[in-house]
Amino acid sequence: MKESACGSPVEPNSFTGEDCCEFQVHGSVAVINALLRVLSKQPGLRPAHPGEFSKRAFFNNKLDLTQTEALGDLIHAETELQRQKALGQMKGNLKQLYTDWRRTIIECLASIEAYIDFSEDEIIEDNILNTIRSQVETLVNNIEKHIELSNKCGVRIRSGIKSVIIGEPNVGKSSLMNFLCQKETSIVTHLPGTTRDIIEKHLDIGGYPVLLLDTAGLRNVTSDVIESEGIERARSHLTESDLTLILIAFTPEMLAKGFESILESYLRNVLSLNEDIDNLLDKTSTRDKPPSSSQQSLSEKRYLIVINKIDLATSEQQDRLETIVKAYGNVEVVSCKQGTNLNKLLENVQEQLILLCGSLNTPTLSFTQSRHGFHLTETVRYLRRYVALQSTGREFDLTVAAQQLRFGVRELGQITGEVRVDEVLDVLFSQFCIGK
Ligand SMILES: Nc1nc2c(ncn2[C@@H]2O[C@H](COP(=O)(O)OP(=O)(O)OP(=O)(O)O)[C@@H](O)[C@H]2O)c(=O)[nH]1
Ligand SMILES: [Mg+2]
Repeated sequence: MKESACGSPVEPNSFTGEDCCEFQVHGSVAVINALLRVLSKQPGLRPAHPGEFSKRAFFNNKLDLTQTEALGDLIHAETELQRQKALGQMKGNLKQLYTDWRRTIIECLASIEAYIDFSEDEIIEDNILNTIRSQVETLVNNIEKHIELSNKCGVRIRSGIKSVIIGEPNVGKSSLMNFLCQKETSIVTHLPGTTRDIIEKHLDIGGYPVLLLDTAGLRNVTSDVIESEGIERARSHLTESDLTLILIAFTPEMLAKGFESILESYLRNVLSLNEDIDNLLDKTSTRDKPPSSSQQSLSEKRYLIVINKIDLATSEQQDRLETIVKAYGNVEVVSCKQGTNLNKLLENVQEQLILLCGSLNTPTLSFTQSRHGFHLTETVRYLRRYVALQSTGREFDLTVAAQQLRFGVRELGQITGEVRVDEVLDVLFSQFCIGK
């Protein structure tokens, strides 16, 4: 096998990096079985283990661990965003980032070695230790931002953006659920308190993976034990919701008493939401400008307020309400019963998803595996320890401090597989199906 300048093999150019032979046969079960029967009689031939091809590719330096994990994500991708994210990672975008960070620490270590060996000969610049410290601090900052972004976005992309529909009983939550699912997922009746348990559905909304939850209507007083358990569950899911769809039915008081004051009292008294209404209402209407795709400005949580049953308003009331809500980027006026403005609502849901996860065209550079988060957090811990030791003053032991950087290098290497940990490899490759 030939090797490239950096030591990685360039031939054979197969997926595994090994010589291989491929059979293209007719697809009938009988033909395939006959072929397998013949092959299994050949000495030294056996069926591949689960993940064996990927494992061989990894050991032949065709893939690093982040790329192998991306291959697993690609196999399981259900939405366009998941597919694009996995493809980017397979092409090595995370590998490059972590390799660059690792190299920065190794360079700092090399400078420390030089300082220890030559500082007395005064051929080393005086401020070299300060330069190293500021490089390490910058790295800590970058890794922390990456962890924060990934916690917000990467994990959402992998497991689905959690979107909870909440509101009083009978406002039309299940009707909205059924519209978004495009099927009769939840039971709808005229009786308040129809939905009691959580109804969950995985959806692909415009390429974004969404876990949509219909909940029991929230009310403060109920003598029904089952309903009050449902309300408890709804409230507990609400705390974990990324995109909350707050449903409220149209009432003429919205116009008479003012939309914001009615909404505020609904949030406080019915939903017991402690969110400040000024934070919750998006007054920089997203309709006027394209949503931001900047990676740093991704939201923690989003709210979309849906005023339902607008068919019960007169046309004059409808016009007035629609004029009022134009000032807000996250309020929609709809009728689930008559289908009014539901497509507009769907567009707004997609805008909220972009604000949560970034745009489809520029997927964020974030990790989706909690394993990466663990090693990156450990890396930050060691780098911070280095900075703390150096900050203690002139007496600090540079050899001990440098050891922290070495630990940091090791942690980063565990993400890409530079430092091979057999347990991690076994778990990883066993998740692939036979022969992948
Ligand atoms: N007029 C009108 N009625 C609607 C609209 N949307 C839903 N409804 C009706 O309102 C009633 C309650 O609808 P659901 O979707 O079950 O309401 P819900 O919020 O899920 O109710 P609970 O599960 O009891 O909390 C049903 O009779 C629906 O047909 C609407 O836009 N206009
Ligand atoms: Mg319901």
